[in-house]
Amino acid sequence: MIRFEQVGKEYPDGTTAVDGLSFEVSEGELVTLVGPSGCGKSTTLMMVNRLIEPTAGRILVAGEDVAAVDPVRLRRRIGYVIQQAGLFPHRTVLDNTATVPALLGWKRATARARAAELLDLVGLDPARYGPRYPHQLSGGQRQRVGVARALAADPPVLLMDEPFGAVDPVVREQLQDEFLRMQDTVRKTVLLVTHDIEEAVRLGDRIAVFGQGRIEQFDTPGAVLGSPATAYVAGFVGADRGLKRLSVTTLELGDLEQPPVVRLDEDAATAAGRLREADARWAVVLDASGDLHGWVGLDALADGRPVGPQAHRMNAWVPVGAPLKQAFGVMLQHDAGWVAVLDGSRFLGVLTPSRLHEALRRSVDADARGVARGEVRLDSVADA
Ligand SMILES: Nc1ncnc2c1ncn2[C@@H]1O[C@H](COP(=O)(O)OP(=O)(O)OP(=O)(O)O)[C@@H](O)[C@H]1O
Repeated sequence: MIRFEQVGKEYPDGTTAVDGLSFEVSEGELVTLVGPSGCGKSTTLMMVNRLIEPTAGRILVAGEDVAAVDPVRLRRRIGYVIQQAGLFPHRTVLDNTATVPALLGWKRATARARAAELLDLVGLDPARYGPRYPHQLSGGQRQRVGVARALAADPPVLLMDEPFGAVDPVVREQLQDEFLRMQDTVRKTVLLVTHDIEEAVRLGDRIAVFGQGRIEQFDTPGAVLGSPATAYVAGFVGADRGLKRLSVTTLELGDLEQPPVVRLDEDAATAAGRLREADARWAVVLDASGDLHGWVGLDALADGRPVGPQAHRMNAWVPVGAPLKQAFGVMLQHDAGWVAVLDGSRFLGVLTPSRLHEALRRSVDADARGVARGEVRLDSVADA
């Protein structure tokens, strides 16, 4: 969808901002460009919509060399979001959002209806916020309007330059989550510039790690964190890349352990028998409707009473498909040696610290073998 072919940019004063850049972004893919200040990320982005002209190579969008497209027409097909949102101060939020449709000659009512729809999509009630002016919004709300405005004419491509950079960390994370949810629906082809590796990892389907004017590594977040291509990348992603990897690796069925399961209303002898058979010291306890209740130890069942009074309540659980980081967080929060993994309310198994470690290893191995995330089970890794 977006293709860079040997693109270079040398500014008139002789600064080489970008040199011999070649990479491709697929349709519907979100690629983050990350790197330290001054490494050429913004220059790269702005060459796509011709705010900056390359001095070497070419850039294709949907197969068309952008140099051959009229810049104004080009920019109407490419959404652009910048830090601080860049809204027109003297126009209402609704009119700001309707800017591009209006430029495209849409009927005023249609453009405004579309703008209202987009404000809704980014979580702003159009009736409440539409009539306001930008200075009457919080920083986070302004960023949302910036995103809504960029999406208003439904452009296939979205360029975002530090779109969440101007807000505090809490709002930032919230905006990132909302953006990811929205991207799930709209599936734009997105190039997003950030200097924050956490953000790059969180948002990107793939990440381009920039050194001075060139890409040092272009790969999935898991691969960049799991096997940095160069010492520079390893340094940039940080010594805690193992920890960061927890947030990009999701739980799979094959990661789970299957301890014995007993029912709350079961008698102790049957339950204890099941534990002994499995050579287990404890079992997961489910209630009469099969929902997670907690756990019970083998010792507590020794006096032959029903499971119920002996069982401990424990509400440590995560949904299947959750990131390992979430599972680890719940484990720590409950000071527990395991967390239950549920599909809806159905109990699937438990994740233990050693299985968590194995899951991390699995994902490192999978990325090293070039397998996409989410396609590998523990058993297939053991076979490999
Ligand atoms: N108009 C210009 N004239 C000369 N040099 C420039 C110009 N614009 C940018 N540069 C230089 O080009 C290099 C790349 O700049 P660019 O803005 O692309 O970096 P960046 O990675 O986006 O940085 P930041 O994260 O700080 O925004 C820098 O060394 C910068 O000083």
